[in-house]
Amino acid sequence: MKIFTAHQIYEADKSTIKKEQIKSDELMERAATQLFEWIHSRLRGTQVNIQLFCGIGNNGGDGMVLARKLQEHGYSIKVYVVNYSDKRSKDFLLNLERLKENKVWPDFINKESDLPQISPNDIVVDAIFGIGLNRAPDAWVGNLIQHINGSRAFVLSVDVPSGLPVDRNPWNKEYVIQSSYVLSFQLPKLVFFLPETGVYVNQWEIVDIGLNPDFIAKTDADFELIGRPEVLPMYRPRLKFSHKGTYGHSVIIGGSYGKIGAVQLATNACLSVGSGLVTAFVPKCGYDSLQTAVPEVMVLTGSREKGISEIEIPFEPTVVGIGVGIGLDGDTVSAFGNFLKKVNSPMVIDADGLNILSQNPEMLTDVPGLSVLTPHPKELQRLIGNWTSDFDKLEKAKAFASKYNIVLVIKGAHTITIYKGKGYVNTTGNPGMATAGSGDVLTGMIAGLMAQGYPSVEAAIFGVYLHGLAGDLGVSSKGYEALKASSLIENIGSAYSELFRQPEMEQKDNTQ
Ligand SMILES: NC(=O)C1=CN([C@@H]2O[C@H](COP(=O)(O)OP(=O)(O)OC[C@H]3O[C@@H](n4cnc5c(N)ncnc54)[C@H](OP(=O)(O)O)[C@@H]3O)[C@@H](O)[C@H]2O)[C@@H](O)CC1
Ligand SMILES: Nc1ncnc2c1ncn2[C@@H]1O[C@H](COP(=O)(O)OP(=O)(O)O)[C@@H](O)[C@H]1O
Ligand SMILES: [K+]
Repeated sequence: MKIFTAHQIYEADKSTIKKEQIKSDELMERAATQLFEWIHSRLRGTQVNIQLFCGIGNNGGDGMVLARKLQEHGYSIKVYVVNYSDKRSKDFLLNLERLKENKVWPDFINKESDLPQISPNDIVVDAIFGIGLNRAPDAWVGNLIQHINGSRAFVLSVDVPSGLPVDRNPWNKEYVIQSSYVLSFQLPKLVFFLPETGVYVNQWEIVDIGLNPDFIAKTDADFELIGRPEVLPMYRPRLKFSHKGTYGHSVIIGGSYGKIGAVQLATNACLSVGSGLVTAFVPKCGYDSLQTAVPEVMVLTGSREKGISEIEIPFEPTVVGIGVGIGLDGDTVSAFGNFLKKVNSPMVIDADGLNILSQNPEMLTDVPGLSVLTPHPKELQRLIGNWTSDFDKLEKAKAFASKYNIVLVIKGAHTITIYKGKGYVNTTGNPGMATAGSGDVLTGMIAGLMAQGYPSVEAAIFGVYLHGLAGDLGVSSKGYEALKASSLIENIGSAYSELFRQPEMEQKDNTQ
């Protein structure tokens, strides 16, 4: 699903109004009716106090329409207009009048007003600011926002949490609604998925308001949200008359004394995702344990006992995964640099492989084109330098990936794969995966997919999705805390099956 900027959403809005020859208030009515139906289908008339806080723009206009519909269906409502500007939108004013015609008179909250009482049992509808926010809210509006956040009431935000701009970080982090649930119109917003701004959104859901599908289809987006519909077409079925050679020969290079497990996890994941053959290249100390732990994997060793000091692969691998557990010993760094000069296969580079590149940036030009680099945030910072915000980070990451013609997988709660100026935002995975070795598993999975012929960028997007899905399945039986990296590998098969499960059994859950 595409992720649009605020500007693109306004354009989609305009094109819909033009194409359908409707008035803007009809689109507002349609949008807010969807909000009402969402609430009504859950509350079914339950008498709970609903407090609606509405701004004076179109987000507030949505709130006005919603208030009218709730009142018409007998709900107990209290409506406030957060009167932060004299520049009220036309459709807000129209719907304020319609509400008054229904004999509902909102309270106007100004700078001088007392803050209203909100009980923890109330439902708050947050329609103060939408995507039109373009500066910090005034202090008194900020105080109201903090008051709502402190109320412990369930807060349902219309379109976006008020105070959260969609294309940048907030001006004031205290002046943002902490949403229990966001009903966002038509398309997801990038801020929901970034570490600094995603914290304001507990759960979110898209409300389809029928914006012009042709416009959405033909407009390029810088970011795309990756769910099952996006990954399914990437899947490459296995062929009846295939053999192990059809699915590539992966080589995983890494390990050092005390860190052979990383190679064990990566090779095992590589096999489990479907690589035809897998060879590990490790120091001698890794030989026995690897041969025992993963008998399907072939093992080559270097000349040293505890670390890698030269890399010789006596065949042309389909793909090379390098870096897990490899360490930063001087001889290892030289071996890594020399290997980069002679390797032709695309690579997956992780962990200390990335740290070697950060410390020796001249090596970056030797990284084969279309290789995949998989940094966690700290490794990314070493690679691209500091950033001032998540938005700045993404710009720098895009420039870095383009400069070296590589795929950059920025790992996190919502891993973002960067390639050719575009970002692909993953939706699977959970905090149970914040555990030692889960990145090693991902390295093996992406390598194993590339071995089978997935183009690098698809291997990264598909691999990240499948890895997260394996984590989600693992959590359902083990819980968050007990999930280990090896449990992810055990669930790769089920994750593949889950991809093809019938949609009617699907449970929509966007818990962050
Ligand atoms: N396109 C769609 O899909 C549909 C969208 N719809 C809805 O419209 C919403 C967007 O509405 P909107 O453009 O009127 O902006 P909104 O967020 O209500 O803000 C109002 C105005 O406040 C101002 N302002 C900004 N920051 C400020 C600040 N800190 N302190 C004080 N004032 C500030 C600024 O005006 P300015 O003062 O800059 O001229 C701004 O214009 C969208 O989120 C969705 O809910 C649906 O109805 C139908 C389909
Ligand atoms: N809170 C989280 N939610 C979803 N996925 C997570 C979370 N924390 C970590 N992960 C995933 O787990 C993996 C961790 O990788 P990494 O930090 O390299 O671990 P390690 O170095 O131990 O192998 C990444 O794929 C990341 O996206
Ligand atoms: K809002």
